[in-house]
Amino acid sequence: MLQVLNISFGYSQKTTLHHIDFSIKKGEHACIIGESGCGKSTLLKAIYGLLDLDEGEILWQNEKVLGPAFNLVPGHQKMKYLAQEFDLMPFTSVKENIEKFLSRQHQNKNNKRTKELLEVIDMKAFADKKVKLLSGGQKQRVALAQVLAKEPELLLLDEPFNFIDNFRKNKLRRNLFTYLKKQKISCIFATHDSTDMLAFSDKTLVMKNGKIVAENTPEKLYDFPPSYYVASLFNEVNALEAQLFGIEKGTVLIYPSEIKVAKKGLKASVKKTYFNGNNYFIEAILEKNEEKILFTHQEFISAKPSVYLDISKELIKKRRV
Ligand SMILES: Nc1ncnc2c1ncn2[C@@H]1O[C@H](COP(=O)(O)OP(=O)(O)OP(=O)(O)O)[C@@H](O)[C@H]1O
Repeated sequence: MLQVLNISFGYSQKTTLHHIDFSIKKGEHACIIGESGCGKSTLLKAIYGLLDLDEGEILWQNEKVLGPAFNLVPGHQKMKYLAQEFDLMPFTSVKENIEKFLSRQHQNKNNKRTKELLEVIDMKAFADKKVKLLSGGQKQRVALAQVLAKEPELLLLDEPFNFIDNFRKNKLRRNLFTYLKKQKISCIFATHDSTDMLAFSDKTLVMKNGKIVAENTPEKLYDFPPSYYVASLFNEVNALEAQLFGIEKGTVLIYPSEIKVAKKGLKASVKKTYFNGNNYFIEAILEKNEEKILFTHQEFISAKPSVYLDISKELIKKRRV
């Protein structure tokens, strides 16, 4: 349904997107993740038709998406794009801000749709409140309802939860992605936050310096990260010398939660222990190569000469890069 075919784009001389190639099926949710400045927003803008590409093409239902040089009205009709900055009508109510974006239809149907969207963004209680009186996170939720109002076939969201606190974010993400699946709306969203990607994307595109460096389901990327960069997007990760495990070359990527304190294993001295809620996060130094190692443990460990750390053989085998 959406095909991004080997596209490249630069704002000036410098190329920002390099030979990007992927596709999205109807109802599929894809996440674009990567460090700041890697080109996530630029890719979303290109898909929406806001940029004239230097190379390649984008097809929506097998028809070419035209850039501004060939299209007077910016943005593809069947898509909706929510940028990082959003523009609401401050002096009207939340309800009116949403209704303005509904297609002209029967008043009863409009009322039902507005109610449904207020539920998705969890703002029923704020329906009559003026937008200028809302917090940044509440405004972001109204902006989300606006892009949903027009029933797009493809939704493009740029950091859609960045103003929303963690408490509300969890519920909002569940509501939003359940609604999108129910309506079979495809979605591509850009984020820095791995928790957005883990639970809510069918596939993840990892970007670095304008290129897609990995593409897979979040589970596969977490379990078999192809590089330190990919693993580090999920969590802090140890890049351990393969030689520590008797392997001649390479690095082994191990998440702190995968290391167990045991009776034997890699000898390390604990430097610092941080309380982490349901466990402790511990920094230690490996005796063998004097490198830092991070692990989690159920109990507090005081700084002391040595603990033994065990990492399973299967993990070592599958995490070698
Ligand atoms: N309008 C523009 N003109 C010139 N350069 C731009 C423009 N917009 C973005 N860039 C540059 O293109 C590169 C990619 O920017 P982009 O906003 O796509 O990255 P991003 O991954 O979305 O970053 P962030 O996560 O910080 O939003 C950056 O080097 C940025 O400075």
